[in-house]
Amino acid sequence: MSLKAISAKDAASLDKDLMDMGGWSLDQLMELAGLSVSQAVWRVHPLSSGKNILVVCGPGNNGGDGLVAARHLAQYGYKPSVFYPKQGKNELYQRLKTQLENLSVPFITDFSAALNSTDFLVDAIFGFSFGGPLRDPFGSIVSQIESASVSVLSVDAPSSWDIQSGPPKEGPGAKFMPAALISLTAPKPCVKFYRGRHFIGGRFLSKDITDKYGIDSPPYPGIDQVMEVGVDAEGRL
Ligand SMILES: NC(=O)C1=CN([C@@H]2O[C@H](COP(=O)(O)OP(=O)(O)OC[C@H]3O[C@@H](n4cnc5c(N)ncnc54)[C@H](O)[C@@H]3O)[C@@H](O)[C@H]2O)[C@@H](O)CC1
Ligand SMILES: [K+]
Repeated sequence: MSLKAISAKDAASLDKDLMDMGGWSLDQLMELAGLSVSQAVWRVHPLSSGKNILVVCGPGNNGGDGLVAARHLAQYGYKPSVFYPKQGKNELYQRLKTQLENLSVPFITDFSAALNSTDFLVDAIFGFSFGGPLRDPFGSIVSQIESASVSVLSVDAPSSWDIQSGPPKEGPGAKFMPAALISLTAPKPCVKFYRGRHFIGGRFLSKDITDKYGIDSPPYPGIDQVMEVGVDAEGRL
């Protein structure tokens, strides 16, 4: 089976359908998305590889996925910390933050120090609503991540990549190639530029949605919330 990529526009409209007609709440979608992110981390960077995980969260729902993933990682026995420079203001992000504070997950402020002392990094900065060029402070953050030696898993898209056309030609992100990527619900077009371990997550689709958007429900194994998939040059799985 080859799964086609879904455009940013369709990804946003799919989210809307899930919540408007599918009976889903954003909380539920974000919880399942974040859970799948945490399982992909477990696959790529098991506890034995080092407990310190730095989760870098952006201001939107991609960042929300990171907050959820950080909570599951703490429950698994990792030592996550969160860098959340532009904190989402709405009530959901506030509750996710409270849940992390109650698990004593630190919200760090010195990004460079954290970057140098972590064992692994989750890039939950931007997903399908990214539109370049990078506004402060994210240019410097992405530059530091792409030149750091630490292994990175990116959520939904490597942050700074254009969702359609992939990495920027120059500047922050031009050399960014995370070790792993998890696509939520379906790969985005930029996946054709991606080279690394690729996972699909977001095990909550129904036939009406997969038919409408021409995507297939990935054959997730057993009770797993993620599935590792290859991707060919056309971005087909
Ligand atoms: N597809 C799905 O079913 C689900 C998607 N979720 C996540 O939601 C993400 C999309 O969330 P959003 O639509 O909130 O968008 P993003 O989280 O991708 O980014 C939006 C935020 O980034 C800022 N931004 C955009 N371009 C920027 C630039 N060039 N410089 C600086 N800031 C910039 C925007 O102001 C906005 O605050 C997906 O990628 C995925 O990770 C999940 O939370 C829920 C389930
Ligand atoms: K990302």
